[in-house]
Amino acid sequence: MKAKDIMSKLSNQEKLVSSQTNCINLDDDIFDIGNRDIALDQMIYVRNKQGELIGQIDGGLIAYLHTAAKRTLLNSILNNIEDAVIAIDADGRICFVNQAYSKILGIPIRKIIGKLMQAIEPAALILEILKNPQVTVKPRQYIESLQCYVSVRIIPIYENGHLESVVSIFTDATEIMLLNEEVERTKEVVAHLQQKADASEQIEKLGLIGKSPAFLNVISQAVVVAKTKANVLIRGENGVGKELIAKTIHQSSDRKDSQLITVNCAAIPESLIESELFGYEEGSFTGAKQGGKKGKFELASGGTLFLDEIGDMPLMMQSKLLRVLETSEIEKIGRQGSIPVDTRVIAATNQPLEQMIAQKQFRKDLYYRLNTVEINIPSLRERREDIGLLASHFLSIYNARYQKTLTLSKALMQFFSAHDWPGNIRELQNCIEYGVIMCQEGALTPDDLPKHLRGTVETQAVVLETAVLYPDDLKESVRLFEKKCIEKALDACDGNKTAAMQQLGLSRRTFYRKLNELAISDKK
Ligand SMILES: Nc1ncnc2c1ncn2[C@@H]1O[C@H](COP(=O)(O)OP(=O)(O)OP(=O)(O)O)[C@@H](O)[C@H]1O
Repeated sequence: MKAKDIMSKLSNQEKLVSSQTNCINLDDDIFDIGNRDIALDQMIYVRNKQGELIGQIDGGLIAYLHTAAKRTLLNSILNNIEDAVIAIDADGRICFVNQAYSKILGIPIRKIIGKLMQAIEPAALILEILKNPQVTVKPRQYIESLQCYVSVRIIPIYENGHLESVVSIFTDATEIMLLNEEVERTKEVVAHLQQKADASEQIEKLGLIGKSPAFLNVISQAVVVAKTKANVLIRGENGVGKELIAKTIHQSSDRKDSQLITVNCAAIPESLIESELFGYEEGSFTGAKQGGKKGKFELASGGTLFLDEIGDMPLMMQSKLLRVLETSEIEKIGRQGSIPVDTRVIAATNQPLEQMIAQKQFRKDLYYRLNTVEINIPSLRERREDIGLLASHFLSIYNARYQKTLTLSKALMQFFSAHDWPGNIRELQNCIEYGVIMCQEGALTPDDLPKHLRGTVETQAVVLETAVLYPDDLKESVRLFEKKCIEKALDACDGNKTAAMQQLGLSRRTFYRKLNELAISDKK
């Protein structure tokens, strides 16, 4: 397009004053430049006689003119766009709003103009930009007075180097926000389903038994943490399945094709634990193997090292372990310099580490290093729903091993449901193996259980019996129950009081006081 054509669109009062190389001075030589081609990307700055910028034109004939003559045009443009526009002056007073803004707010423009923004929306972002002027774009902003989410663009406007006003342009983002929220919710559902699917896959793959929410929650945690590099501390009573959960984490991680190495910290003598974990070089001490030895950390590099019974790790080794966790390097005995390792550490314990820290038996810094994520496995008492499933699972394993076709009697299942299981799943497993070995055919009953458990079968029966005798008198039920327990212990120990008090776990003083209070006759 020719410059003159562009200029013919401008009003006569508007002068073009050349102040930059690509600017045109209308006064100077309109004919000379009139036939000049203006490239599409060429910008012409329009200035008035005082040299103030009054607009700009590009080769595509888009004119932004800020003169009084164009103000009406600008107003009508701004009032016909869907976006809400508001401008405040340097004091925060609203000096312009368009129709869209007034429509959203439900207040006529004349009632908004002149009001202080501080009074309408004290937390408005536009006020912050007034204090700290910079072009700001926020795709998601909640506007209290408009009660909607908007995507907002705020522009500070300067005149002669002074901040004159701040303009804010909002686009309603409520719909986008709702859509985003929906997408987020869907993502969460998908992640949850994926987690459940991963958990079920691992349950099946590793032959894990359990359907209780508490157990499924543990598996989900294991599957989630497996995808990260975090160190994990598994806690739970003896025999709850800590090692099995460590296996689950390893198997669900991208390290599954490398080794999972288990070290039982309680089983290694203190003098050997360093060489076990870090290895040694040939000839580093008397008795050292030819060619040296790789430590468990090195062997598990790329894979996972499971440190079971971490509470039993000697203090001196705890600081060495901490260093390895911090630097990912090991120092082999008898070797100069360290070796980098990429070993994920999972630790487990049934000990009260917090108490051990207070007693200076366990290092606090190591504790924090190890339990980036902590997984607590509930005891079998806390997930009784799983007892039946586990019992049937172990029965089929031992039936197959000992070539039997035994079943579980109702009486045995009743006992299992009421038993406390201090040894948890391992105790249940041993109990079923013992029963399968002892029972020849038919159904396993409480009589097929190991002797120490048969005692508790009787105790359970006594509890039931006394509760039936004195259903409304707890004190009397407890008295009678204590009496029966002591008499049974005396019977079992042929009247030997020392043996009976030991079996009951009572001190001599308490034992004799109880004999007296409960009027237990001294048969021997
Ligand atoms: N959910 C389960 N399904 C099937 N078997 C299980 C389950 N949990 C544990 N077991 C079995 O119970 C026994 C004890 O489990 P595990 O050795 O993992 O427990 P632990 O907590 O590490 O024991 P400890 O405290 O003695 O180190 C193992 O034989 C294991 O296979």
